[in-house]
Amino acid sequence: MPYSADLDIRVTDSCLRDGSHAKQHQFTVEHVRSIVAALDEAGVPVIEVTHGDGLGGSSFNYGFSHTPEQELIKAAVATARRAKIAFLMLPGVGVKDDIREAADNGASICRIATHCTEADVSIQHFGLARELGLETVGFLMMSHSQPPEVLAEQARIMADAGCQCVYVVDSAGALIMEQTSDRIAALVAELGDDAQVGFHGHENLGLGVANSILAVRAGAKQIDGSVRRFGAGAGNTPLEAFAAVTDKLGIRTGIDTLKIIDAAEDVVRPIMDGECLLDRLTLTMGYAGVYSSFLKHADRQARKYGVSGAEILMEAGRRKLIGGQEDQLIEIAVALAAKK
Ligand SMILES: C[C@H](O)CC(=O)C(=O)O
Ligand SMILES: [Mn+2]
Repeated sequence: MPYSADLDIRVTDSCLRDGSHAKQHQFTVEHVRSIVAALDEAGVPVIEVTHGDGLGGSSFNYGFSHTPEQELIKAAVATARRAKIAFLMLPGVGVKDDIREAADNGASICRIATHCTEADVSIQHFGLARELGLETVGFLMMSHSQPPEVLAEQARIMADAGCQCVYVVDSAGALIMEQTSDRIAALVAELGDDAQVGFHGHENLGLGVANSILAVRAGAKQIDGSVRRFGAGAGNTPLEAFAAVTDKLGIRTGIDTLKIIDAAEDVVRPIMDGECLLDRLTLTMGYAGVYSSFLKHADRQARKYGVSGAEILMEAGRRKLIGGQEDQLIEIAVALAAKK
């Protein structure tokens, strides 16, 4: 099992990867060292570190990193005493050599993300990761957009390729309660003992913690969160709140609730450019089912063309845009400006 037998679930903190979107990819080695040290001390078992859009994400399309992500991974590995360091990669944004380099730099968990109907593009990457002796996790992004049975079929493709835990990823923060547990239950039924099931939430409808608890009750064994919600859109499931709630419910995560509360306030908050807020734009993302990583891009185009960011996002939801289609936000903004 990829987690200790005396724990009920294994938690991964994503603030040094999903939070990269909110930080516009400006993490430094110092930021990584201080956050990893604090999370490690609080007992967080897995910490994910990468550009927000995964290995190779530093680019004109997604935004350039302040510090090369492989340097950040090295710093995280050197700092962590107990926690494992994970990285994310999206096939086509990163390539197999990026996985090899992250493994050489000491990361031990490889997370491969695809749109939730495109799992087949991950097959060779899971194969390579397993050959390299990495633990594997698969991300089915934008999982709100497909019914449970479709997600289960896609999860089967990942598991057969060597993925050890397939995540339902609520990229848009659009899943509501049973919509989460029904999806998790379908994957658990499909995968049985072949792979675990995980859940990655976003706060765009304010349901990160509730959805994560329902995911656990439906059989999820791995849950993502980010300290201080530091993530794309309105942020991720707040890890310190999740730790407090799981403590009270008797779900064992191994995280020290008071230490993670202190880490959120004293270490992570000062590194954030601002709080990840549930405001007009982020709530619109959850309501319209829009990829959380689009927030900064949509906001930038709204300001540039003098149009409403919320209208851009509503149209992005109507068009069912997925990650990689950031350029269409520009097209939408131009069209809205022309209408004015
Ligand atoms: C690349 C994305 O940011 C992955 C993710 O965290 C999500 O879809 O949510
Ligand atoms: Mn995310």
